[in-house]
Amino acid sequence: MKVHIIGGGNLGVSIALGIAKFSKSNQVTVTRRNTASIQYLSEYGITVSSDNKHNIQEADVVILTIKPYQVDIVLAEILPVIQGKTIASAVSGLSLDMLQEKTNNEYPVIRIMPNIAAQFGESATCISFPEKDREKALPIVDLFQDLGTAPVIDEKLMDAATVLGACGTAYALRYIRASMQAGIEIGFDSQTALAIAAQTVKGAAKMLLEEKVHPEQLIDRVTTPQGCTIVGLNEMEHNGFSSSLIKGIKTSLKQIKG
Ligand SMILES: NC(=O)C1=CN([C@@H]2O[C@H](COP(=O)(O)OP(=O)(O)OC[C@H]3O[C@@H](n4cnc5c(N)ncnc54)[C@H](OP(=O)(O)O)[C@@H]3O)[C@@H](O)[C@H]2O)C=CC1
Ligand SMILES: O=C(O)[C@@H]1CCC=N1
Repeated sequence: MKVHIIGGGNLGVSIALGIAKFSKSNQVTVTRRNTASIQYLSEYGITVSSDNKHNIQEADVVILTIKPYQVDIVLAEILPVIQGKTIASAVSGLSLDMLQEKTNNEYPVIRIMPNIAAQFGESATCISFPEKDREKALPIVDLFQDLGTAPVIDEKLMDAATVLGACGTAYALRYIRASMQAGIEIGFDSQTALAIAAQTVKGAAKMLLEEKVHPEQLIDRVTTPQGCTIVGLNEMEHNGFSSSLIKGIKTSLKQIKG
């Protein structure tokens, strides 16, 4: 498949690198206006251009990884030269209805919500599409399965998926940073604290994904009665650990919904 990514910023580059590394049969072009910082992508076989229309007529899918306010400008530029091509949008808050309206209902449209771990083949990419575009959408689902997981979800949940699956990367990293800060306070140098905290999160996530159990079942295996884990966990909960995460996630969702 030939993939044309418009918006070579944080997300666009992650997807491009993910495809280059984990879905090698596909060819990728990435565009942005100032390409100096992404020229290195050519070392991975990725074509880089400041012209959004470069190679676009050969593309099988055009992926939009631009900010919401850049969509109209980019569509005005590319629509005249991509008749009938599939458009996959990772733009947060842009519904399929809005995208169809902006593209005059003339293009197959797909909504994708990856995260920046696509670069490491570990994105949780939620996808939705109108039933009429299923045939065009399935190869895109396959593509994102190469970059991690790619569940097809009801479009009503795409904003929620943005928060849980895309913003979630930042929340998880903040947990790791806080653990690292604590690790330094209790005696580790920062690099060792980071390495231990990150591997511990990776191990916890791997157990959950492989055993397919509720987190509390694994927590039960760690919390020795009268031990040090349960007192720490309870102290965190007294200080609003779960509650602050839930509130933060709901605040992020409100921001998307406007
Ligand atoms: N970052 C993330 O983790 C995630 C982001 N998203 C969504 O992806 C979109 C992009 O986010 P993010 O990557 O963080 O943002 P960035 O600002 O990092 O990337 C946007 C890119 O678009 C480029 N751009 C702007 N205007 C144009 C144009 N007219 N033609 C071509 N390229 C253009 C910019 O480069 P230049 O100025 O050089 O043109 C910039 O590199 C947003 O809608 C966001 O909500 C979704 C999920 C995760
Ligand atoms: O912060 C944002 O708005 C984007 C959308 C999801 C992740 N980053």
